[in-house]
Amino acid sequence: MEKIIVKGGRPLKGSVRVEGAKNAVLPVLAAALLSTEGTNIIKDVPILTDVYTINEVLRSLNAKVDFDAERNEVRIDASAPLSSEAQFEYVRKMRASILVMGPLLARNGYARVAQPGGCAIGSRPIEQHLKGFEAMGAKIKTGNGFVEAKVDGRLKGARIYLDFPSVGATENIMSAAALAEGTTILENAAKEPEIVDLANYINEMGGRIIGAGTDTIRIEGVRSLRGATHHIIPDRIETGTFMVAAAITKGDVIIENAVPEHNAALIAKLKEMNIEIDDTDAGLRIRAEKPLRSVDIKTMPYPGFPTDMQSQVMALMLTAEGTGVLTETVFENRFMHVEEFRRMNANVKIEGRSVIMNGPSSLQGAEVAATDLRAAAALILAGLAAEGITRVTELIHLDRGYVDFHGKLAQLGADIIRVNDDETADEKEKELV
Ligand SMILES: CC(=O)N[C@H]1[C@@H](OP(=O)(O)OP(=O)(O)OC[C@H]2O[C@@H](n3ccc(=O)[nH]c3=O)[C@H](O)[C@@H]2O)O[C@H](CO)[C@@H](O)[C@@H]1O
Ligand SMILES: C=C(OP(=O)(O)O)C(=O)O
Repeated sequence: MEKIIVKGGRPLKGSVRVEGAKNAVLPVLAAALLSTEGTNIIKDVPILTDVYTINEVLRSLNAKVDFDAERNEVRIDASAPLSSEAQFEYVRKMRASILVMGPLLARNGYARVAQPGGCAIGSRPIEQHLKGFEAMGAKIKTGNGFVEAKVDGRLKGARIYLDFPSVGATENIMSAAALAEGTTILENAAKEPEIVDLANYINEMGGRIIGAGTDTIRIEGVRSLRGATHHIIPDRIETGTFMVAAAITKGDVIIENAVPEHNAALIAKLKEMNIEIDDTDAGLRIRAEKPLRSVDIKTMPYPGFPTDMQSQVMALMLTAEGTGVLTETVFENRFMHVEEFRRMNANVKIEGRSVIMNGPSSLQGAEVAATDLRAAAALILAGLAAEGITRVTELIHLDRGYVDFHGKLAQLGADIIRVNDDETADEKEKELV
């Protein structure tokens, strides 16, 4: 079985470079479907399984897609007529496949996408996406495991108020509205940096979007969009994960390519925990020399504390002095990793939507299984601080969102290997002991 084996106790030192953001590149690649002429050249693309999946979705819809992994570049020509159906095999693998719905509906007047189910972190419905399409004149039908949207002629600009600032709904509606007739005003929109990146890309294609990054986005529909060249923003969640890696090992790490403003909430909390963070010419420097103090954290939509950092920060809080409370408000069930932390001797209990930690726990190495993408990273981080050996399985989750995670940690001095069968695992593990 494939696993990452880590021996705790080494302070991380040195520099690490973060990749382009997974959560920016997926909506951008989906939005490439909006262009009816020319080639889109997307740069700084991370080599992740999710990127391969979205590329497969685009190909299945009849777009031409070339992924030059050496150059971190994807070229998409979506000028041929597109098909309108995204199959369950893709949506099941990756929920972000739903992001092709807005572009397909705007371009073809029809889209049929397999209904995304829930996942380990929550039920994840899409009624806010559909409400937006409906307001723009589409008729929605669900059945046989699919959701269909159909409009006679072009979508019409509308005023849409989201009940919750959903990231995916904001992206899907913004993409659809880019080709609608007239102006769309999207209120209570999500404000994440990835929304701004998508709006910038659509504008580079000839779109007219203003206000992305605020809670009101104004989209003036245009008749057509053409291929553009776009650079993906750095991954703020990968950045945050390495910040925690530095802190949990009492290390001294510089993160190159980080955008500190995108991580303001995390930086504020880590400073409260007694961690030193400096924005230097070489990158964001993280040092943890003093004992860590517990804090209380609540996840919120951006610019609040990101839910995608909740499990990694939980690993860190386990090593801090005192009582800390972590409250999850974005997803209703993003605590699957708590059971795995318990196997590592964590003193942690769940109360409703909060997790209470009395620290520091003396973490011990154990066999643990990743339950979702960020939980995978969090268990590896806990392993870096634990006494003895931790073995983390179910790496399929990790590979969705981190490029060479163990390799980058090893480069910073961690005692860590990745093995893919039990025989070599035993041999290689001896090197760590
Ligand atoms: C590919 C991608 O970018 N994924 C990110 C995106 O997911 P995603 O776009 O799925 O997240 P949303 O912001 O839409 O969802 C947040 C919450 O709203 C609920 N909701 C959402 C839409 C809807 O129509 N109805 C509804 O109830 C969801 O169930 C969830 O509880 O933002 C999340 C919140 O920052 C991140 O954790 C994910 O990493
Ligand atoms: C939850 C995440 O991704 P997705 O929305 O693709 O499941 C994530 O990136 O942490």
